[in-house]
Amino acid sequence: MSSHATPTPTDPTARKPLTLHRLREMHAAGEKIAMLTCYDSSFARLLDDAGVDCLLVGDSLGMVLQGQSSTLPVTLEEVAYHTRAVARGNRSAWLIADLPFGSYQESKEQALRSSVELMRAGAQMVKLEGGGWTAEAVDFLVQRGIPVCAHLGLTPQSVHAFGGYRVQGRDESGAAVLKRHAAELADAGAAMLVLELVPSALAEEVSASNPGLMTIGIGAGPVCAGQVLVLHDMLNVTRGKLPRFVRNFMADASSIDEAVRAYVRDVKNGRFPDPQLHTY
Ligand SMILES: Nc1nc(=O)c2c([nH]1)NC[C@@H]1CN(c3ccc(C(=O)N[C@@H](CCC(=O)O)C(=O)O)cc3)CN21
Ligand SMILES: CC(C)C(=O)C(=O)O
Ligand SMILES: [Mg+2]
Repeated sequence: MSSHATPTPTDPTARKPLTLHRLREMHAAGEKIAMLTCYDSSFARLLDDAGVDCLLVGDSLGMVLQGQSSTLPVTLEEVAYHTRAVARGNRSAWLIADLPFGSYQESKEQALRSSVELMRAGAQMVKLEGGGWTAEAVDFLVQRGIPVCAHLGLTPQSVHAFGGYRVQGRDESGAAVLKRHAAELADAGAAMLVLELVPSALAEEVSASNPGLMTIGIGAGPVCAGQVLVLHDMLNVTRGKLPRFVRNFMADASSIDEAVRAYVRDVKNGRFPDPQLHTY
């Protein structure tokens, strides 16, 4: 090739990098947010090209990549390592990283130190699990310029306290507590909230009561601002029994790319999740 080759023209169809501002505009306009977990550079590029809005470097990597039986053994260094890899492959998706077990529970200062590691690795937002007790750390991070995603319902880092991966907020008092926690986290400045394994009606109520908070459901019904699944689950890579809220998008696809595009399409047009199949 000549040394005077014209520079590659910028692809006019290429997506502009998503920002928190843009995600809020999408949410305000009623466009659903499609999120998937992602742990490496190759999948980051594939998911980004397929139109996935948000990539989550989840601590589920302990289970799907490392073969652990819970997310508890995952370290901050491990999440940072995978975040660096995903950041290199990603061009335009919004990049979120999980604060793993033990990296934020001690104090708001510890939460900041751990978040700084993940932001340095390329995250644009950090996610932490838990109710009202996390509001202080959420406020501390948000004040310091770190966007935060909260996570309520089944919070897997508390699996031993819950006694299993069970639906949360089924009874009236549990639902009331979850609603209060969501309001406290919204008030502390959380921009997003993952709702995991909660009854659809409860997720719908939380979404309606906190219009500024982007609720992302996983086993929480269709009436959320967006949806998330573990990548290996929706690609039918995970062995063993899957939670009911998972759809195998490879079943009707002839490639991984096609399966991911079908996921984005079905989240956007409201066909996933199906209230008959994937909800509680
Ligand atoms: N691969 C993978 N996918 C996930 O979605 C996931 C992880 N790992 N690791 C962390 C947590 C654990 N999760 C789980 C695990 C099991 C169920 C499960 O078996 N749920 C039952 C219903 C339980 C009930 O009715 O109370 C189900 O059939 O969905 C749900 C979520 C979700 N997260
Ligand atoms: C499933 C999502 C919400 C998560 O926290 C993870 O993958 O770790
Ligand atoms: Mg997680």
